[in-house]
Amino acid sequence: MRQFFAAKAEHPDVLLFFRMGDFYELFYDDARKAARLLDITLTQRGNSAGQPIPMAGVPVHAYEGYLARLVALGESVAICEQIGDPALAKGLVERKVVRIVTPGTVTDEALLQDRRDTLLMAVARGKAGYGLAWADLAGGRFLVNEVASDDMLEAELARLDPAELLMPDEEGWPTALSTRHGLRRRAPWLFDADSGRRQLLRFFDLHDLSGFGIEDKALAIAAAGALLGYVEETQKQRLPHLTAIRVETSDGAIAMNAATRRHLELDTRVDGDTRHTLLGILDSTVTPMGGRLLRRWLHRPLRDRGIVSERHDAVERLLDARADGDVRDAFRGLGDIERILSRVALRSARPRDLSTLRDALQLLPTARNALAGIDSPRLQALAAELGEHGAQAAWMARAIVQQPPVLARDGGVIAEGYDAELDELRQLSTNADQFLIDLEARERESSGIPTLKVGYNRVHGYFIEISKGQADKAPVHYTRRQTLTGAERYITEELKQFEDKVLSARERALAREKLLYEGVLDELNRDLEPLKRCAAALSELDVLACFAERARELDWSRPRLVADAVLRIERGRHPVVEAVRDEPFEPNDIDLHADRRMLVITGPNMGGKSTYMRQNALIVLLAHIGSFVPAAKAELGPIDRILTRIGAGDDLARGQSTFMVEMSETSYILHHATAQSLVLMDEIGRGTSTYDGLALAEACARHLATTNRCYTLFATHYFELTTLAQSGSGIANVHLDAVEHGDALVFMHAVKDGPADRSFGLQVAALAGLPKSVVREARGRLAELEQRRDDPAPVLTPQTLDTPQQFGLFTPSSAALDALAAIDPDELTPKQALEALYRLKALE
Ligand SMILES: Nc1ncnc2c1ncn2[C@@H]1O[C@H](COP(=O)(O)OP(=O)(O)OP(=O)(O)O)[C@@H](O)[C@H]1O
Repeated sequence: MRQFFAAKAEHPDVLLFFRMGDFYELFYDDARKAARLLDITLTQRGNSAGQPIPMAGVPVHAYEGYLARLVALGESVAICEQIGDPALAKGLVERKVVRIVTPGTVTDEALLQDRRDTLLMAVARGKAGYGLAWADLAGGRFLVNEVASDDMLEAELARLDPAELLMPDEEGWPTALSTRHGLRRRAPWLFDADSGRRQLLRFFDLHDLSGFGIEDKALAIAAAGALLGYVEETQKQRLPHLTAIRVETSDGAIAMNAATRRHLELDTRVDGDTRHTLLGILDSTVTPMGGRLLRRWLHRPLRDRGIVSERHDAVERLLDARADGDVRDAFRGLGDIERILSRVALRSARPRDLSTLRDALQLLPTARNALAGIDSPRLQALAAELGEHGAQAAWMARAIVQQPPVLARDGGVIAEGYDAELDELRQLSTNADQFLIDLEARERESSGIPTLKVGYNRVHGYFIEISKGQADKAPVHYTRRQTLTGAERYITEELKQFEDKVLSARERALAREKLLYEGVLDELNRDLEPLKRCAAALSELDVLACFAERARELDWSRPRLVADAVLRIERGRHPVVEAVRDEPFEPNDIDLHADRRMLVITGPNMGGKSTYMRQNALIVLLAHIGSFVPAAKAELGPIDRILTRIGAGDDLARGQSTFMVEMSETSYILHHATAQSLVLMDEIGRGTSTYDGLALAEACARHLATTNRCYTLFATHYFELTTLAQSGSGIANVHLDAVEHGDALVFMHAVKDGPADRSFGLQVAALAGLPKSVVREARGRLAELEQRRDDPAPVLTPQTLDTPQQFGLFTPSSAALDALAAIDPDELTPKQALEALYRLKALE
């Protein structure tokens, strides 16, 4: 317990896995917490100050699964190991914390999701905004950025979604940050720019930071320093695979805030589903590293049209040459080279990592052949980046057995013929079998006992076994080793010598193998940079081939990026709705330009307004990551942001009501949209009373059209807004339609010019199964309301807007009108109809 308390005192904030033989034990509060989180038994052990000590444990052979669950829950774990051999230790075996596993620093394959980056991030704060640094230790990436506002900070957090976030332990942080999962507050002085700079110089062994282009970014440096400090503290080892810092600025990308990412359902839907999302449809990459790169691209569409066009070119050429299939076939057995190389650098690579790497290097010529002769600068650059690793592949093929075991511990990883000494030691233990057969035959003959056997067990080693009945015939030079119920076991001098030789040969072979294994890692580490570049090129090729495959499979076309301010899409489709629907998807056009910047979209519920708006945003997004798009033709001018305001529930975590969320998102859009922004507004104003909502919706629409002058798609149920479209305003009406076929309602899903003429709200409600009586009553009310509206048409003037009255919803109606409303002509017989007429007449 003294050892435990000492280790715990050094790691008070994390769970301590304290190694005791075949278990990692947890004590006191750690035990209670682990028992709760892992659903394992809470027991007791011994006493401390008269009280039993709470304890819980996990078996060492299965600890990775438990660790993975804790890490996924945002917990960190310090692993305290027994140092040295308990058999040799005098008294207590020494124990030491050898590493701290934290959610953002894990690199073990079992603790990572293979198609999602696991990031550790640090945030520093200053007068000019925030500095951000994030590292992907499993992939060997280290990046920084500086942002000026809380909004931008939140957007970056939504984009990167770090598993662990380090921030100074101070007051006054935006709630989006301080309520995050995996948050770790650290002493504020750890986020100091000067010591950060010193830390970076020491870590990268440099004299100045100008090579990284971050010399003038004090906040980014402060964050990066804090991050490195934490990594060194927890990993307790060198990190040779972090070789540089890259700056990833916000203005290089099309900005999307957290709400936009959520609304567009890029990789997760509100209900948590990930399959029916843009990424779910788009990701046909064959390697996990390609999948991760694609997810990164999807969250960071680029504004640099040069890079994006090069990607479009590459996809087009792959399609023309029908080479994507070959590339993808070649990549199928590739594995996750990027993460394997990180484990090589961290010296935690397992035997199967090495065999996968070897096989990947052997595949490179096939990949290069598939790309040969394709006229695309990007593809050729990537082919060159793959590099020449033939000699390495051949050398690894000699070094590693074809199918190595999972763990290096028991040997059998290094191939025969690679090292003469190892071969000789192995020979000794293999020849042992023949020696034992010979020995058994000899001893049977000399002793005259035909049932005599030679055997081995782990505790007693080699022995000669004679059954009880024959034991008195045992020769005198046999020394008794063990007595069993039916037999006696002996050892002889010859057998003892043999045992020493064989066992020591085994041990020496294992030790030799360990040394050779380390040598293999050394050798690979010498060449790490080119290998990492090769892995990066493989990932990108995988994504480009995926774009080509998707384009062919889903009939997508190459978008044209143009310099004019236009957004012109012909026969565009929503990729996810199209994939999910059984019936054909109705393609729709859009044409926005300087004189037509806003579409007011009206039409029935379920008509397809949201689908239409989102499909246009998704097409713009896809085009800017380098993908083809679900449209016959797309011509897109420069875009700087995609901003959306689409219905969502309350944000209870932040204590905001539905309407409050709606208004803060709208406010963000009005403050940020520029003439190059694409804005989607879905039914704003519906979260409050009719007139307030209408007034707000109209004012926002006007602001967007005249002040922001952005490309706006504005879906609304307020028909009043259709009057905004006048010549010269830059606003146009489009609508979606439905037609009634008896009781059925058929949605056309086609976008047409002009405003809708009715909304079909009641028909949709009936379709949704609202009780007939309710629909009937609503129909009556509607007729009444429409009549009132038709009489003195409500004009949108400040005076009428201030009137609390809402379309006479609360004005009393006559008894005759009530009775009329209750009548459903379709359900009356002619006789009942006549009776109803008399009743009505009587009420007059
Ligand atoms: N172009 C289309 N082709 C085929 N089906 C479509 C199309 N657009 C939409 N749909 C189908 O119609 C359904 C409703 O569409 P959507 O949610 O866009 O309607 P909406 O007009 O926004 O409705 P509400 O006003 O109630 O929000 C979609 O889930 C989809 O199945």
